[in-house]
Amino acid sequence: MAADESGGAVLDLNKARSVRSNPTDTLDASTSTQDEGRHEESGDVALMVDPLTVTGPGLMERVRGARRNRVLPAWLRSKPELLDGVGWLIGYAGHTSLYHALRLPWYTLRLAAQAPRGFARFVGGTMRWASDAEGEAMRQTTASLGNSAVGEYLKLSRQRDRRVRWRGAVVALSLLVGLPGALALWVLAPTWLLSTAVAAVTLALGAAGMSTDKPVVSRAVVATQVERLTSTIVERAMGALGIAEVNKALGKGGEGIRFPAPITRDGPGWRADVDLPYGVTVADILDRRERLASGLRRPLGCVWPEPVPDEHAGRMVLWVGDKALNKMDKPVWPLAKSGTTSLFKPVPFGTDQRGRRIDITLMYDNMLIGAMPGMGKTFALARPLLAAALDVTAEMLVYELKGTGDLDPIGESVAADYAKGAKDETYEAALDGIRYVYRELERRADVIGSLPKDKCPENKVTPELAANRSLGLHPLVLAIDECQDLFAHGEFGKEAGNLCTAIIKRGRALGIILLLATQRPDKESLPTAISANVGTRFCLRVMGQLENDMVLGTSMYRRGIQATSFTKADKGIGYLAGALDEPQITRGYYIDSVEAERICARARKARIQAGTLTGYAAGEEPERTKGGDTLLTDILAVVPAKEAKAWSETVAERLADLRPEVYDGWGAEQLTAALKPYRIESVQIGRRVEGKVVNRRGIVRADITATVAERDGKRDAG
Ligand SMILES: Nc1ncnc2c1ncn2[C@@H]1O[C@H](COP(=O)(O)OP(=O)(O)OP(=O)(O)O)[C@@H](O)[C@H]1O
Repeated sequence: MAADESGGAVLDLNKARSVRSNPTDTLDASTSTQDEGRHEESGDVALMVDPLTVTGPGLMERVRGARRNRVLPAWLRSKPELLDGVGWLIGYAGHTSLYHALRLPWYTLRLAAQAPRGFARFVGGTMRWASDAEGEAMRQTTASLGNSAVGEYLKLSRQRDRRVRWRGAVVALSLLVGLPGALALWVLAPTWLLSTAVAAVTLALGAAGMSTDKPVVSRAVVATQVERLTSTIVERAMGALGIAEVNKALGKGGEGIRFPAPITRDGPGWRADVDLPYGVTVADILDRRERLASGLRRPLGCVWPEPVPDEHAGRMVLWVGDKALNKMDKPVWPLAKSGTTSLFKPVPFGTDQRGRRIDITLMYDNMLIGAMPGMGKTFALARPLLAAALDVTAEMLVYELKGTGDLDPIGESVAADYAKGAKDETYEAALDGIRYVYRELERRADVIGSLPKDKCPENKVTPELAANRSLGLHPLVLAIDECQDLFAHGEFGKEAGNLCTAIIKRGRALGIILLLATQRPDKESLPTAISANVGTRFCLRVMGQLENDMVLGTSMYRRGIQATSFTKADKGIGYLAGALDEPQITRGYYIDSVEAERICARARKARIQAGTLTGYAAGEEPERTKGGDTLLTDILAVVPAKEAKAWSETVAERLADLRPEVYDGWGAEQLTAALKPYRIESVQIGRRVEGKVVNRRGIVRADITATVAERDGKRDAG
């Protein structure tokens, strides 16, 4: 059947019957008539895309899932913020009081000088009041209107007479009481009362005689005018970004920009929660931070748009500080004057834009710091190192490959091993340190493995195990500043990279903490396996997306975490990832070398008392070959005693099989270079291959055994 010509639908009985027997079809049929265009054709069957009934979380679910606002405001929950606020209030009150106290004589003199004018004003004012002078103008106007306003004039006149009568009486009474009272005071009152009364009257008259354009009391503080952040200002700034979707939303008929929460004060600045128009992400805004700052008419360092964790990509928190972050007072490191640390607990690293403290926990973690030269890498590395110095149990190996001596206070006073300088000697020392830590890794794993389960239920170092000195599971901190110079080194780079990769992968549970700082975080200078396995990352200003993501982690740039947006003046300011749930803009505490020396002297004293000052800082000559035996003993392990000589390439292949994390990618040249420090030379070894003699460089096993024997003080190591 078909629809009739008038357009009325004729019921298809067969279809209707089948619909009755199949409720799903009913739904489809009803929707297709109700909501045309809101379904998708899938062959012949119309598919519903919008449900008929509203589904989703019920009332209880929504209520239970609702986010609760904090009972106490953030500034009341944060002790430093509260102390800061109270301190400011006391300072403000003190300054204002002192300012006015100093000027009090001058204020008094000026008021006294103005007293005659005040007296004249008082007398004039009283006379005008008693004679109802303020109504005079009205009465004049009514009188000028002539007969038409006679009634009105008479009414006003009567009112004036009434007023003058009782006001006159008040004045007369005041004079009658006041003058004899004043006379009595003059004659009878004690001097103090008289002088107080005269002073009070003079000052009151002086105040009455003051001209409004010349106030007697000057201002103790001049508030810097910071424009209040309002939705209009935010919209104005957003409209200036040149983003088509934003302009569409702000234009006529657009949905506008939404603010899911009121704009409030948040620390020393304003906070606006913004729902960006559909399709616009916080990363789009971050790309144009400079334009946003211009639109807000604020310096760039004041404007900090941020994505919101656990929210959609268009939810932005715009924090606009009263002062640029790099111009704010430098906060003092909380441990600068006193205190000790435990590396198992959080240690202070910096503050956020609002001045709230941000801590990092070093144990079970590693740290990577990356930045362009001169932005504050070494300072950033020094903070966790100083915190480690204040934990007397921590053994510290510090290598500063730049050579400026920025880490001297730490290295000289507390480090078990320390070397500095952009030279092969330092790189070699750093590699030795890495080898030592690698061997520690193996030893610690054995110790942990051999402990009874009840002592070590999670198979990792605990504060109790670390405190037991006989186990040797104390925190071990290995720090390398400008680590790119070591990892990219032709001779030592590969081994350093492989060992550090192993350390970073396995060291966390074993109490080993690796701290790396680099100004070239590309994959040639920092093995990707290392950067991929770091937990805490601090990225100061970098030039591009690649460096940003190498330091902070994959796709951070795309998510709007962009350390490229920092300027040259933002020294010590960076994104800290891994300390809180989400990356956070952090301004590191500033600790200069004088302060660092003071802290280290304190740490050294504590270590001497605890008996934990060892190695370099204790004046012991570092044993630079301490890690070398790994290579030699490994060679002995892969070249059996019956094989007197072996080609270097064969040995390298076998070493890579034995310990891929160390020797992967090694060839004959690498092996020869690695054996050089032991003065083991490669020799020409001829072998018959497919009937032909092939000559290649290789090693003589006896050379290795002799070196090992000499080192261990034995006659024969093989
Ligand atoms: N947290 C901070 N607050 C304020 N200023 C800082 C901070 N950290 C570093 N600076 C400033 O930045 C300057 C450079 O710091 P630092 O030497 O750590 O940089 P760097 O990145 O290690 O440099 P390079 O790449 O040359 O080694 C310091 O002299 C200091 O004045």
